[in-house]
Amino acid sequence: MPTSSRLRPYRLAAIALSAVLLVGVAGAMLWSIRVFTHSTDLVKHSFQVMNSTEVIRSAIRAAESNARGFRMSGRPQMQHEYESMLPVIQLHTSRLIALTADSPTQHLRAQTLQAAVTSRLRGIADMIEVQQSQGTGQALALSRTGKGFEQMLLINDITDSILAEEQGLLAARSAATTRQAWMVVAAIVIGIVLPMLLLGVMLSSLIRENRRSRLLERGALEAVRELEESLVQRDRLSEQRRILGAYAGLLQSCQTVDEAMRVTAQVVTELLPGTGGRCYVLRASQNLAEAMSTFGESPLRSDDMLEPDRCWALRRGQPHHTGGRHGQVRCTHVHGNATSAEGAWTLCVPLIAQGNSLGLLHVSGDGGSDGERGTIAEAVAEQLSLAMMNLQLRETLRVQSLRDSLTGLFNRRYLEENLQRELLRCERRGLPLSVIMLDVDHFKRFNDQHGHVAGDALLARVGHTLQGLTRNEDIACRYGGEEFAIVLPETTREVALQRAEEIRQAIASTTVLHMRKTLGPTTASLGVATFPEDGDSPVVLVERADAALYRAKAAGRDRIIEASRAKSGA
Ligand SMILES: Nc1nc2c(ncn2[C@@H]2O[C@H](COP(=O)(O)OP(=O)(O)OP(=O)(O)O)[C@@H](O)[C@H]2O)c(=O)[nH]1
Repeated sequence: MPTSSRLRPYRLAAIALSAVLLVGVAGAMLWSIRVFTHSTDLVKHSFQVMNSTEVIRSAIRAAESNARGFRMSGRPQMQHEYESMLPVIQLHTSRLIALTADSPTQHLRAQTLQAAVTSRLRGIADMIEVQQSQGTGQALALSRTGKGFEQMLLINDITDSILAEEQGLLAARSAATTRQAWMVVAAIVIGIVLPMLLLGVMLSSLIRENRRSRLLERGALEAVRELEESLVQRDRLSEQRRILGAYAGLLQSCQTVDEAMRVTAQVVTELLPGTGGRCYVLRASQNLAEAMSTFGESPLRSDDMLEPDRCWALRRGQPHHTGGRHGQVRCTHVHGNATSAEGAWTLCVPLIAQGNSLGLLHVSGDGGSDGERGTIAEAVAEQLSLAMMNLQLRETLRVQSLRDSLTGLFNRRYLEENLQRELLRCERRGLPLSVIMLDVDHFKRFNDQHGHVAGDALLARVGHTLQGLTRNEDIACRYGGEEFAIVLPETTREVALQRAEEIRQAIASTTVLHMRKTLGPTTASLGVATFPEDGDSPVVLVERADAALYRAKAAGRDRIIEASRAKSGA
């Protein structure tokens, strides 16, 4: 517990004690003033007593001396001076009696002195009267009696006694006054220093407490600010969780990867405002990733198509972050001019589910990147990967339900569903698409000669051949009976004709081992139609290719006819 807190209970007592001491000091000072005033009065009183005594003694001596001078010289001046002493003696004798009223001893001495002085003055007056009436000789005789001398000795003794007594009193009073003065000084010093010390301790305690209060206040403000920040962060996190939850729900309802990508673009824009990027899907061949959706705005741009080798995230199978503390080793599919790229950050998160690379989420933006964005992007990528995996599994199941069990190729329903999608995709990108229709020649005769089972084996062999000669992105299907169709996205007429020729030649050299007998080879006729020149809808393209196929049959079979002009492939 801090010292200031320990002192708090004693603070009131210290203030009360200080107040008492200060009151005491004030009282002591008043008392000392009174004491000094009283002492001064006493000292003054002693001096007045001593002064009056001295005056009486001097005046009586002067009166004596002048009277004697008058007796011897007869000079009126001396008589006059003698007479001038009389009122002085009278005045001071009366004053001395009054002054000594407080001291019986001195009072008695004063009265005795008054009597002696009066007696002496009467003697002097008698002598002057004799001088004036009977002459100097009689006056001299009167003075020679020695009575006057004795009276003067008595007066001297009395005045000495009075003076000695007063000096003793004065010394005692001075000593008492000095003692009292020291006591007052000590009381004042103690009375001032102690409250000052107490007040100093309290002041220091108050200063410490004030400082501690300020620290506590600052700490409280800091705690409030942190609380507010954590509340804002909590709100932001709960909002992000809400969006991610809603996103998961939306992904579950997505029908296609395309749709999932569009939903992802919207969600990332909401979760990571001020950023931009793209969602890529890796082709089944794993050799090319294609941007399926674009979101936000960014100073950087990522290519529409990219080989996995150009992205560190796809290469390493883990998120790749650039900018700030993450370094500046960017993937080569990311571009930006020198100014805009400066200070920008990028984040590539591979879309991986159950060990399979499915695509890529690329995000970039201006300024510093924080861990929160990375976490959000990775959470989105994780959900998207799972959704893509589910969609692809669903697609696989769907595709399997759309496979022809005899040949392993897609069935006609699958072709009808996917030709439309592929056609739209190529149309969107301004790319061509070709359709090849193929029919085994004289299959009825083959069936008749070798049996239906052998016919099945031949159809399975043709299916296998077609699977071997088509790409992953092509759609090879059994259109019906012994008729087949192959959709070649992003393929021109010329390339499609080359592929058709390869197929024709492969079938022409294909034999079937059945019942230990090698059957065949057989031949096939093919018709080729290409978007956009031969038509812009699935129905028209298939019809044109089919029409070309029948023209090939009519032209003698084992050949290829393109939709717009007749051409022998044999
Ligand atoms: N073994 C077998 N035969 C089938 C199957 N589906 C259809 N066929 C037969 O295929 C034959 C088709 O004969 P056509 O339509 O006359 O044609 P083609 O004999 O090949 O003559 P061209 O097409 O004019 O060269 C029919 O006999 C059908 O019974 C099948 O799944 N297995």
